[in-house]
Amino acid sequence: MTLRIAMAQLDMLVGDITKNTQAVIDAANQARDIEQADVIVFPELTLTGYPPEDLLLRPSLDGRVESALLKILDEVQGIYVVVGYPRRIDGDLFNCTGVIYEGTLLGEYAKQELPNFLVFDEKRYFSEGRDACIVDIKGVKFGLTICEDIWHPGPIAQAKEAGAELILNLNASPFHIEKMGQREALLHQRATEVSLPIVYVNYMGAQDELVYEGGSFVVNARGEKVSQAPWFEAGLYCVDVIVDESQPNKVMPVAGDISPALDVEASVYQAMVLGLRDYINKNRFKGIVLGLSGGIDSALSLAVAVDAIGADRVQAVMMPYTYTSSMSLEDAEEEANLLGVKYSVLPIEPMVSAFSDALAPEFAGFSKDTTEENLQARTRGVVLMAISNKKGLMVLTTGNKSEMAVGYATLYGDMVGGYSVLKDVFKTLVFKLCRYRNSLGYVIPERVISRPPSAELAPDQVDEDSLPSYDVLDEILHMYIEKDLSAEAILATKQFDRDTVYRVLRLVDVNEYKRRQAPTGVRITARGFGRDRRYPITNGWHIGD
Ligand SMILES: Nc1ncnc2c1ncn2[C@@H]1O[C@H](COP(=O)(O)OP(=O)(O)OC[C@H]2O[C@@H]([n+]3cccc(C(=O)O)c3)[C@H](O)[C@@H]2O)[C@@H](O)[C@H]1O
Ligand SMILES: Nc1ncnc2c1ncn2[C@@H]1O[C@H](COP(=O)(O)OP(=O)(O)OP(=O)(O)O)[C@@H](O)[C@H]1O
Ligand SMILES: NC(=O)CC[C@H](N)C(=O)O
Repeated sequence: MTLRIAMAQLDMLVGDITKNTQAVIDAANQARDIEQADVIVFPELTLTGYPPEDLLLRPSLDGRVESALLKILDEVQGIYVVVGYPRRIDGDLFNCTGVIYEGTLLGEYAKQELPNFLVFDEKRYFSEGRDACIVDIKGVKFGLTICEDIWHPGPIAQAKEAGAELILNLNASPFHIEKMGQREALLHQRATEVSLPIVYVNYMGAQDELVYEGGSFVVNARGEKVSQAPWFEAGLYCVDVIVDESQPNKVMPVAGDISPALDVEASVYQAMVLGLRDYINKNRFKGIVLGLSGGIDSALSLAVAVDAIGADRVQAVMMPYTYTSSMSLEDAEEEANLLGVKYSVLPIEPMVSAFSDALAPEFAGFSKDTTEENLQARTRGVVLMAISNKKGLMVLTTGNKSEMAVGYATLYGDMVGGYSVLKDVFKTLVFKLCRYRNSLGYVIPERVISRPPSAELAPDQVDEDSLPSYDVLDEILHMYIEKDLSAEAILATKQFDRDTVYRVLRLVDVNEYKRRQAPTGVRITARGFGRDRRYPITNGWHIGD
């Protein structure tokens, strides 16, 4: 006998239980009628989307979920539906998955391993389940697990003990660099521990800072990957399993298509595009406006914006001032032309002069400093926010992770905006991503990539006048922020200049207040500047420890 399992690698809108429920019903009907599937498996917390955060605390949650489940029980026939939802049992809320067939809830499992690290906060909401749940589907014993469960040996061993012959794992597993390989190694290990095949179903879509890249996959009882759904593409992807009592492994998944792994640049670029597209569309913005300086960050941000929502929904604004070079003006115009976006030039000189004149009495006796530089950045921020308000376009913030780490950005200036695609991307990776994007089609002028970055806030300024070279800076930042090394541990890794290391770490520490006010943006590492990293702003910790 053969059983066909449809992996519903879909997107759900967090909080829209009505729409998500309809999506479950439609996908189940499609899987039954078009794919001839026997079973359809959805990602974790299908009905609420993931993470629902404090929506889980709303008093109306329980009623909404009950109605949604009743609707699925009522309206889907002829296919086993494995769906995720939050459910309150005896006063406690659980992260559940249930198997529904012909109007009956055949079994329900509550997640046992609740992630409470990095971006995850599940212990704030859920109680831990304790028991395995095995459901018989056409003579095969399916064991249910949910996402983090599979990262630990316990739940799957318990399912095996309870008689499972195949494991279904429902996931909301967000992207970060190297995650694709980690999941594969993990499933290899888990499957071989219990000698059972595992069907791993993930979301495809983005939710605020999180991006789910799909790549749902199946491993056999030896832990070998036998099929893998595409990355960054939603859809129903089927796997057949042969059920043969005479074989040592009764349930054997049949080999299918395996989507090739993506390299770092390709996966990060696609994550940025998906993160931005879903943020703009799910929040119903008409489009995007951004300040185009002729520099590399805004050039890459523009390319991502166009790839995300199309050139006709993107406006670029060049706002030259005295220090803006003609090269920057030429490059910005060329970028806009290459990508086919609406391009405006709005000189800020008259606005900055008006501010300076008005402030002159207040500033009498003071010498020039960063105040004047910040005034330029803030004027540009005012202009962009005015265009945003008038036209319903969201301002795309362009600062990268290296700058956000050391506070190299102006509050209410170039930090304005609603969303950022670079906030978790170090500057050294920005260069590589530009080259990657140009390999798909030339959109970023070569000179923008090869010339030294400059904020152009003062005459002949280049970033590396005030910061160490980006190669050095990013290495130190990676070790401090992403690997949690102390200053002395960083100095022990190689020959860094001691003062530079201490200066960089100090800048990171004292600029927490800026990051706390920064817009959200795509997370591409396991330690982004969003929910991954929660440092107190006011603190007396010793720098660099
Ligand atoms: N702990 C704290 N909690 C809350 N607020 C705090 C604070 N400490 C300072 N502040 C406030 O923040 C202000 C200082 O921040 P802010 O006004 O932003 O200014 P600030 O950090 O002094 O200057 C901006 C820096 O970013 C560089 N920049 C600007 C623009 C673009 C680029 C680029 O290349 O991309 C680089 C620029 O060269 C300069 O070094 C203080 O005047 C104070 O009002
Ligand atoms: N002349 C300008 N016209 C339009 N926007 C500008 C201009 N200068 C700066 N900006 C905006 O402010 C952001 C910060 O720019 P800045 O040049 O200070 O730093 P950067 O980190 O080198 O960024 P970029 O590489 O994009 O220039 C830019 O990405 C851009 O969005
Ligand atoms: N939703 C979850 O349980 C996710 C946790 C898991 N470690 C992952 O990132 O894949």
